[in-house]
Amino acid sequence: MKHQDFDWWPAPAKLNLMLKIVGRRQDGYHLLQTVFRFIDFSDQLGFKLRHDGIIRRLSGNESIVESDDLIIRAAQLLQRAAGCAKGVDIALVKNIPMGGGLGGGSSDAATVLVALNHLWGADYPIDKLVSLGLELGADVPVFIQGKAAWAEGVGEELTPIQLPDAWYVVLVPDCHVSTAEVFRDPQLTRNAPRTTIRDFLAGRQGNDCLPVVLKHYRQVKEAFDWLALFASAQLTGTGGCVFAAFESEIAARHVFMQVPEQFQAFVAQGLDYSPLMQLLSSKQNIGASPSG
Ligand SMILES: C[C@@](CO)(OP(=O)(O)O)[C@H](O)COP(=O)(O)OP(=O)(O)OC[C@H]1O[C@@H](n2ccc(N)nc2=O)[C@H](O)[C@@H]1O
Ligand SMILES: Nc1ncnc2c1ncn2[C@@H]1O[C@H](COP(=O)(O)OP(=O)(O)O)[C@@H](O)[C@H]1O
Repeated sequence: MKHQDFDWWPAPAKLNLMLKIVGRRQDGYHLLQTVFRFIDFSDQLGFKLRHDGIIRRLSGNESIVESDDLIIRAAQLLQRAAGCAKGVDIALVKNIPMGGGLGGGSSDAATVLVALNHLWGADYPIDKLVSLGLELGADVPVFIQGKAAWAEGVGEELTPIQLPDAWYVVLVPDCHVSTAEVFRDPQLTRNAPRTTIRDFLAGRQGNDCLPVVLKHYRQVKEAFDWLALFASAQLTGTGGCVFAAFESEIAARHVFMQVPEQFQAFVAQGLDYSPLMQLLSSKQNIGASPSG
């Protein structure tokens, strides 16, 4: 497998800058109000087209059975929906920790849908890709839309939002938090009063999953308590990653340098526009130019 034989596309991580649980749907899914922001910390997916219709994962995610991998499921879904005769070999460089609330699986799935829509020439409009993506996970639509967003419903009602420049220190506790378990917990707040974008921008933030996650996951509590010594610490999604925002890279790195060895950590810049969409636009512009 040679790196240069593949067409490489990014799958960025996200942070939930706030998360409220404001109700429940008939099917048991929880209704949220949340803010999604991308960060410049990404998985990389390489695509090599096949003419025999076969879809294969060549590398990455060895802990997940290939047929369960959202990457494979996304490619199969698009192939079926679009009646595409082509196949693909997919290589994955996995950087985003799994089950950390950073949305890596959903982002990988979104990148597969967006990239193969382009490479297979299916040319579905974004709205059609978003509805396919929602079949794979509640977080997939925002990664397809590619814009930082205020989200409602289960995360599919998206309003683009502009956020102040920020750098984040993200701590990765050594545990895997199950989204399903957090949402099953009887002590979870399920009827928070609805809030507004304006309240969020005025500083009313927080995450309704935090008390449940801190109670059950000692490693998350330790990370949260450590980060809270330096800044306002927050949980992303259902965790377990915790983060804090800083106005400059220098300020973020100053805290990052002091992170105790027991935690993995990284520094990342907040992005309002996903690198996936930037790449797609540049490919579409090249395709459209007279010399391209
Ligand atoms: C809550 C968020 C915020 O970003 O958490 P993270 O997963 O990113 O931490 C996401 O929307 C999560 O989306 P996603 O990770 O796709 O969740 P899924 O796999 O679809 O859900 C796993 C299980 O959690 C429960 N679930 C999930 C989302 C939701 N809004 N209500 C729920 O009750 C359901 O029981 C579902 O079967
Ligand atoms: N390509 C993939 N990358 C990551 N996780 C995947 C993938 N395909 C399936 N999964 C499953 O999705 C679960 C959630 O993963 P992930 O999206 O990384 O976390 P979170 O939803 O907490 O942000 C994983 O525990 C894993 O079992």
